Amino acid sequence: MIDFKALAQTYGTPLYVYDFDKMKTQFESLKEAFRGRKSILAYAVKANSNLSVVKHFAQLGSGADCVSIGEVRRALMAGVPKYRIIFSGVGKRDDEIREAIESDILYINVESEAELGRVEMIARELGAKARISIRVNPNIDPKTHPYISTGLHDNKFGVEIVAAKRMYIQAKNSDHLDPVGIHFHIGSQLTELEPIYEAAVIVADLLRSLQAIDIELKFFDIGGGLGVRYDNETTIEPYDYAQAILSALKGIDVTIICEPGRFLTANAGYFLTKVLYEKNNGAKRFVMVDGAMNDLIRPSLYKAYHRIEALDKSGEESIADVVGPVCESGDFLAKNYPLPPMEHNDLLVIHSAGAYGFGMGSNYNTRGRSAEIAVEGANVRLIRRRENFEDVIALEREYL
Ligand SMILES: Cc1ncc(COP(=O)(O)O)c(C=O)c1O
Ligand SMILES: N[C@@H](CCCC[NH3+])C(=O)O
Repeated sequence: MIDFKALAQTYGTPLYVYDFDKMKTQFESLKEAFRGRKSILAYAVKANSNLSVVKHFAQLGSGADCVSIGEVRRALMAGVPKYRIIFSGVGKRDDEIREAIESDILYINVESEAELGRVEMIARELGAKARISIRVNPNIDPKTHPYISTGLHDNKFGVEIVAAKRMYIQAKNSDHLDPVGIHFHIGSQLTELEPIYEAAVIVADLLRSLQAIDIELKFFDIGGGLGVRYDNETTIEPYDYAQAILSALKGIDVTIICEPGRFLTANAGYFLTKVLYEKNNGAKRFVMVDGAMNDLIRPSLYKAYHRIEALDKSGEESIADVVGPVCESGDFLAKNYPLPPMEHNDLLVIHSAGAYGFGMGSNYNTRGRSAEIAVEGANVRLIRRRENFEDVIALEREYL
């Protein structure tokens, strides 16, 4: 049990707390599901990119799925071996492509025909042969929030099957491209297996048709997306997930790459915030807290639900909006949430905040970002100190 009260006292609030043991359990449960098959789990760094978190997964044998050269650098710094690093992302700059090729990572995941052309040109300039995979958009509805759907033709990600095939042929015939993988990722917070299976079947069929023209790929990259329980969602069991992929891949010998983000970190993270005041305008009860949308934007952006625990509080519950100090009506951590009467300095624990929490934070309203803490067994470590005013303005130049 994590002593949230003691952590809040020692490190102040708002505060992110990560349970490293829980992250490990999640990692191992997914690894176990693919046991006996050649596979790489490549942690999706964007979910929680703190160097200590990435290092924790690296030490468990994880690779890294990165979507900027900054994330590639983070992964390398955290000790992820270069041969387990993948660089995806729908719009890569030339300098990012160049650095990725020079860093000799596992492969660049190409997301358009135009981008394939840039990768080839830059590899030629470098006198290199760039390892690539192609992100296929299978046009499958992942049945998740529209902002985090990525596998429909309405979404900007990947290329359609016909284009992908053309691109593989171009790559195969190039002296500067080495096609080694195929990739799909249809969305995040997936709670139904069927769309993943359907996408895997489509992409596996493409793989077979490539084999038929002598294009042999080593890696079948199934992206991330496994959903977690924020409230009472049904979730996909790792074993069923692995079996679905394996059945789509029947008869094909490839290394499976999986890029989980949320599954590994969401429920291992907590956001601690203190009550500032209560306010009731007759029509509505508001609980004002010191954490805000600049710390945790998911409720504002997706109307996402996060369970809230009022620590050591009892008394009759009534409905309240939990709101932050930011000057936006959209600044809330919860709407119409049942809470007991709250007083100044009472502590709220916002659950499931370990993925897309701190990383989506900002300095809006000149608010320094929270500190981050890692808990591992009895060991507690500060893994990012709280930002102060000087940090927030550090890069600005004086206006003369
Ligand atoms: C290519 C790719 N891989 C992996 C992920 C990780 O997703 P999730 O956190 O849902 O597992 C994402 C984000 O959706 C992604 O775009
Ligand atoms: N930021 C989203 C997930 C995005 C996944 C990345 N493609 C969330 O908080 O749920």
